[in-house]
Amino acid sequence: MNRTPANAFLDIRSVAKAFGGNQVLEDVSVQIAPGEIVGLLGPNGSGKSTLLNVITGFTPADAGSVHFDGRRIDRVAAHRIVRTGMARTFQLPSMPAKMSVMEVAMAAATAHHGVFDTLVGTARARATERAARDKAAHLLQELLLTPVRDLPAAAISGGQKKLLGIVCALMAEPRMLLLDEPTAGVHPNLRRDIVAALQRLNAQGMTLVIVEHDMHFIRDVCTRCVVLDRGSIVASCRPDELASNDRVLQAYLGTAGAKPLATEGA
Ligand SMILES: Nc1ncnc2c1ncn2[C@@H]1O[C@H](COP(=O)(O)OP(=O)(O)OP(=O)(O)O)[C@@H](O)[C@H]1O
Repeated sequence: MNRTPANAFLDIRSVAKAFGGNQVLEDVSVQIAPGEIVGLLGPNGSGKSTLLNVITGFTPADAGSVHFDGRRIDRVAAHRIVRTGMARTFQLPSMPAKMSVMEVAMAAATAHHGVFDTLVGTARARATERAARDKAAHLLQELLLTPVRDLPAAAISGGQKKLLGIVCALMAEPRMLLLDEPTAGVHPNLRRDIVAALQRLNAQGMTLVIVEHDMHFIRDVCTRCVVLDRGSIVASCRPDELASNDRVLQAYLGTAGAKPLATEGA
């Protein structure tokens, strides 16, 4: 069954993208309502990260449009899109070698003072820095990174880097957060913490779009799933409807009704 919300917060209309002769996205339309947690699924190479890149301004679409909170954003630069209230994380976050976890989080703050304030060390500069430090400390605590806050960011574990990526995205105080494989390669204990953190954020009103392969995670977290196959949307349904959706089975297994999808990611 296809489910499309009437009140779109994020509205992706007929987006297409090719790299050379490789048509990676074709006529992709997705609407996401405020407060949803949407899982973006699909086999490897089906175009999920490319769609995330198009939405967040990192990759220009060849055709179609993207609207966020009533405003067209597909021609807006990535750093400006963040200011409209949308932030993202990356599949493989890379961290600067010489900055601590705390410094990386603080550097992601979007409120900055001018060069004069910085050079002279004005009260305004000090207040902005204090606010960024307080916000970073709070988010590091929420995402369980307080014990490593003074370590070099490049030295923390892969799972902790994913959490730090979420902290950095949250420093911009987004209303919508897009996450690219937040639990890939993450230990099950940490995975539980990520699930809890995302559910807390959603309870506070944040809309989430999550690219993920782990079906347990999808079932635990998502309110709806959108499935891509070879660059086209083939399903929009609840997580518990995935296993009986022929288009989804076809996408993952190459054949309908062969094997329950519930075994994916087990
Ligand atoms: N910058 C690029 N230049 C050329 N081809 C690209 C580029 N980015 C992505 N592609 C191609 O687009 C296709 C879709 O890639 P994409 O990363 O969007 O898939 P995905 O669904 O996120 O895959 P995965 O689950 O493996 O991460 C792949 O064939 C990939 O090689």
